[in-house]
Amino acid sequence: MTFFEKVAIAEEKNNSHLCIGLDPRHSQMPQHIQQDENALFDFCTAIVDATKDLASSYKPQIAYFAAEDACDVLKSLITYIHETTEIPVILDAKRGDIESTTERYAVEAFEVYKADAVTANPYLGIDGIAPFTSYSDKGVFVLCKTSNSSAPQLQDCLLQNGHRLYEHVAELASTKWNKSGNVGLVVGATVPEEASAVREIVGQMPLLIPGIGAQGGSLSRIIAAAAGGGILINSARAINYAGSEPDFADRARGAAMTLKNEINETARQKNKDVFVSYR
Ligand SMILES: O=c1ccn([C@@H]2O[C@H](COP(=O)(O)O)[C@@H](O)[C@H]2O)c(=O)[nH]1
Repeated sequence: MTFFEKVAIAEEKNNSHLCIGLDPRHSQMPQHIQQDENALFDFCTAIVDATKDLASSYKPQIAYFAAEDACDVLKSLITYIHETTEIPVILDAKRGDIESTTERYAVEAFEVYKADAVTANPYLGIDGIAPFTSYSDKGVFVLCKTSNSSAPQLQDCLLQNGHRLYEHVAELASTKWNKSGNVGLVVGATVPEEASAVREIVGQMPLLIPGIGAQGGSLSRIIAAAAGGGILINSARAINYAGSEPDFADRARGAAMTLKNEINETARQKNKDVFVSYR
């Protein structure tokens, strides 16, 4: 089964377009978990256990594990998600390099960590993308228009062909780079106008959308802009740290449930398709 088929099944089963970010930081965890020998693993798996009927995907960001010298925990966490849920895992690694090195990154993401999808940096061109997309059952989300405030420094640059750089990335990623139909794009919830332009270019291609919650993106505006194709709305901190007491997983569940329902209600009001269409 392909990554997008897995997302479509999870979307339908859980009636959800919510991608739950798993970005554990030891110092931010509830006190009682911080003392735990397996703090990162126990924190993340408690959130997974509490939300596995609410998510259409999980997205661990590799930096949060690497920075705590816990790449083995990331591996165990992805194994745990595969063993206890049918929800696909997007490894947010934002990799990309010359082709021979990207091939190693692809092995890292798909064979070492066993992720179902990865985020990739388009800056090196097809050399930084093709080694990922050659795994045709895996998904590749190419960074297109990111949610951070300095993103325009490069992504909005006007090219000789009259397009912005992020529009050019959207064009390439939806055509030449998408031979196996396994490419999606990362577009920030903080930039609804640009998301609308991207949707125009890429048709129904799935968009991974971070920037809701802690980064302040408007759900209503981004759904209006990005609807008309698959959307995976990501939130990490607002769910991970919804509570700081022993009931933190229940609080995370509450935050995830609220966001999931808000996404569905907003999409219903806009009356537009937001399903990943690779069924
Ligand atoms: O444009 C981008 C691309 C990736 N991210 C990542 O998504 C999450 C967002 O976390 P929140 O806590 O919900 O703000 C995080 O892992 C980022 O590295 C992004 O924010 N924007």
